[in-house]
Amino acid sequence: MLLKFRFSHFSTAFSPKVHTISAPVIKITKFRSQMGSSSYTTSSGSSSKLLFRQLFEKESSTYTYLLADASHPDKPALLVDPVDKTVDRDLSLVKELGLKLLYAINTHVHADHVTGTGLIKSKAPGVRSIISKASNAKADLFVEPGDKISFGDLFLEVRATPGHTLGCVTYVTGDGHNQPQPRMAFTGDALLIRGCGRTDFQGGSSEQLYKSVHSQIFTLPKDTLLYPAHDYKGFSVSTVEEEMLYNPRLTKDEGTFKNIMANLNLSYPKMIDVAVPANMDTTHSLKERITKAVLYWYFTESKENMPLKLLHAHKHHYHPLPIPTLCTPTCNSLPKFLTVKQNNAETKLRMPAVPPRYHRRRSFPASPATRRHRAISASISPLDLTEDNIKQVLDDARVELAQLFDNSVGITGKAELADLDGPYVKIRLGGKFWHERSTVLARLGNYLKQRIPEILEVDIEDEKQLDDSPENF
Ligand SMILES: N[C@@H](CCC(=O)N[C@@H](CSS)C(=O)NCC(=O)O)C(=O)O
Repeated sequence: MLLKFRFSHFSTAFSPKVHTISAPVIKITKFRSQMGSSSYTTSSGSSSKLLFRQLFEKESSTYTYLLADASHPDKPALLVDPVDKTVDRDLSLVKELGLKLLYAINTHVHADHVTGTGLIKSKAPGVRSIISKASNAKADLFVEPGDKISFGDLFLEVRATPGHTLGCVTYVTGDGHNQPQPRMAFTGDALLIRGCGRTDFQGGSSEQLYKSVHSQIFTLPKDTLLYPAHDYKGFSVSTVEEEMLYNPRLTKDEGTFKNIMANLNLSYPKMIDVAVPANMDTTHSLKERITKAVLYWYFTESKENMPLKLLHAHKHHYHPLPIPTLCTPTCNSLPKFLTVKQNNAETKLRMPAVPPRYHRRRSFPASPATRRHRAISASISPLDLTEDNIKQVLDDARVELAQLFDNSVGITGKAELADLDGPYVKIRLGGKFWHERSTVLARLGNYLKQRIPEILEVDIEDEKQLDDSPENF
C-alpha cells in the first residue's frame, strides 16, 4: 500500500504511528447548516499535515487516537475514545507535542471502560466533549450523520453506524485534496479487525450492524485505513479491502451473520454496571460526579437524596442491568472511601479531598429557617448544571430566601449569573441588601449547590462587589 505521508514508529508494544502530510490553517468557527446538522470547522489553507498517534489502554484493550493539524500555528488537536485511566498519559503527550486540544470525542457510550472525556475537561478546561445525538448521552457538542468536526484545515466526517449500540458513529477523515490519503476511519466498536462489536445490549441489533458496516464502511475507498476502538488479538490497523475479504463475520450473508452474533456467548464486560451510567455523561469525570453526589447528600442530610439516587438520574434509559449501588456512608464525617457494588463485587473508590470550608460549614448547627429551606429544596429534584438552570434557581431564591431580597423595605438587591466555568459559578451582586453581601453570597451559594449538586463552588465576580458601602447600592 502506498502512503502519501511519513510513518514513524515508537518502540511500544502497540506501535503508535505518525502520519504527516502538509498545510496551514487559520481560525475555528462553528456553524449550523441549513439542514439542521452542526459543523465545527475552520477556514481553509492550501495544504495540510496530519499528526497521528495510536494509543492503547491495556486493561480494556482500548485504542485512543490523537489527531492534529501539525501545519496550523496552534496545532489544533482532538482525541477519539480516550479512557479515564490513561488521561494523564494522553494529556502529557498533547503537551509534549505542543498541541492545542480542542475536542475529546466518543464513538459511542462504551460499556467496558469509563470514558476519559470528563476527566480531560476537568484537567484541560476549554476542551469540549463530543458524542452522537443518537447516543442520548450528555456532552458539550452533539454530532449527527454528515456533520464535520474540523481541527485546523483537517476534518472528520460523521457516519452513523448503529448496531453495537444505538448511537454508534464512525469518524472518517475528510475527502478532499488537502485531507489525508488514504482516508482513515475510526470505527469504534462497529467494526473490529477480523471481527465486530457485540450486539446483545445497549440497543444492539445484528441486523442494524450488518447494514451499517456494509453501507457506511465497506462503501469507503478500498484503501481506507480502519482503526477500531478495541483489539483483542494484537492487530492495530486494517483496510476496507482486507475486511471485505477476510472478516469472518461480515463477509457472510446477513442470515449467517445474525446467527453468528446470536451465538457469541461472550460474558458481560466486567465494568458494564459502572461504565454505562458513567459514560452517559461525557462532561464530568466519575470521581467528580460521585464527590458532588456525596456532598449533596451530606449537606441536605436527607435520606431521600443519597448519592445512589443521583447516579440513578443518569441511568441509560435502555440499559437493562442494575446500576451500581453505593454503600451509603453512615459516619458523621465525609467518608474517605466509597464502596461501589457491581455484580456482587465491591470496588473501593477513594474520595477526593474535600475543601476544608465544607467541613467548617457542617459544624455549625443549621437554623430552623435553614432546615425548613433544606427540606423544601430536598424535595425538589436536583437540576443539571446549565446556565438556564442557574438563572432559574437564582429567580427561585428571591422567593425561597425572601428575607435576603425583601423589597418591601426598599431593598433593591440583585443577584445575577456572571460566569460559569465547569463546576465553578460566579455571581454578580448589585443594589442594596438587607444582609451583609458576604452573607448573601454564602446563602445563595448554599442554595445553588443544593438545587444543582454538580456545582462545586460559588464565588463573587469581583471582590469589590462584597463591599457593603453605599457606593455599591
Ligand atoms: N472482556 C471484556 C469485554 C469484551 C467485549 O465484550 N468487548 C466488546 C467491545 S467492548 S463493550 C465486543 O463487542 N466484543 C466483540 C467480540 O467479538 O469480542 C471486558 O470484560 O471488559
